[in-house]
Amino acid sequence: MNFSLEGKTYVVMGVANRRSIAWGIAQALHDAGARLIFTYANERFEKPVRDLAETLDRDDSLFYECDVTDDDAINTTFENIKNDVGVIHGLAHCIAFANRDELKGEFIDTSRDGFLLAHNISAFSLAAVSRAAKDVMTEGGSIVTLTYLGGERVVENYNVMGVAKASLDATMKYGANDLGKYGIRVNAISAGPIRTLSAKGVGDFNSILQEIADRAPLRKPVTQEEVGDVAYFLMSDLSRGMTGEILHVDSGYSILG
Ligand SMILES: CCCCCCc1ccc(Oc2ccc(Oc3cccc(O)n3)cc2)c(O)c1
Repeated sequence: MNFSLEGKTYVVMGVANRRSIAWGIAQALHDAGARLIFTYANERFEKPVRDLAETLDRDDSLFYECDVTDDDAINTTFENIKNDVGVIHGLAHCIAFANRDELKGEFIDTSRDGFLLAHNISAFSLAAVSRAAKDVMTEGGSIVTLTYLGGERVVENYNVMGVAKASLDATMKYGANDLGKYGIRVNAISAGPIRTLSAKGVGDFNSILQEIADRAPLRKPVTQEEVGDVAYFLMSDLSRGMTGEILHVDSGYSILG
């Protein structure tokens, strides 16, 4: 069995800059031979994404805007992708958002709007893009989303994003149940803390990095490349027997009490 991704096309949603986990995933899939399609939230992200893709050693990438809070935008994006490439073999969903002022202090102070916004972007969007992508994954495929330990148990300051990640995890599992009969697998990578643009929005990030260095079994934070390699595994036939799973790529931190 061949575990190369040559001749396969994957959508990567959520590259913001070179520190993005999504960029680590894109590089790993590219290095395995995949053709990449990048989507970005709005025109502010188009240039950074195109500039990053230009550093790859093949220039076969495609680019589409996609605001995941807009169902028409999602449908248009995936119709355009279907028209342009015909078939895709997987999708990396690396999208989340919550109001910065609700990622610190007490969770019970979360506003109704802030709660709904976090769930809209960080959880429902997986269901919405999976439904649209299904019609382009006519040869089966693999969907991977990014989650975090704070959705499984309380991590101080993670607050409403933790509740949204709990919803994302269940969304992944229910999606796995629906899509398995179409040959589409759905899994999540629970990544340890990495210093990304998004991480800047979470209160007291530095102390959790120190905690990882002190206590995680591997005594070091994970990197975008390490997450990218597991995404490659989940996109490849090596993981053909797995769906509905959460793989922790976190230096072992999640096994601690
Ligand atoms: C206290 C927990 C420390 C470890 C947090 C690890 C982590 C880092 C980044 C994560 O991704 C996001 C994505 C969006 C997000 O919302 C943001 C980010 C920046 C600005 C803003 O207004 N909202 C917060 C975290 C994430 O889900 C998890």
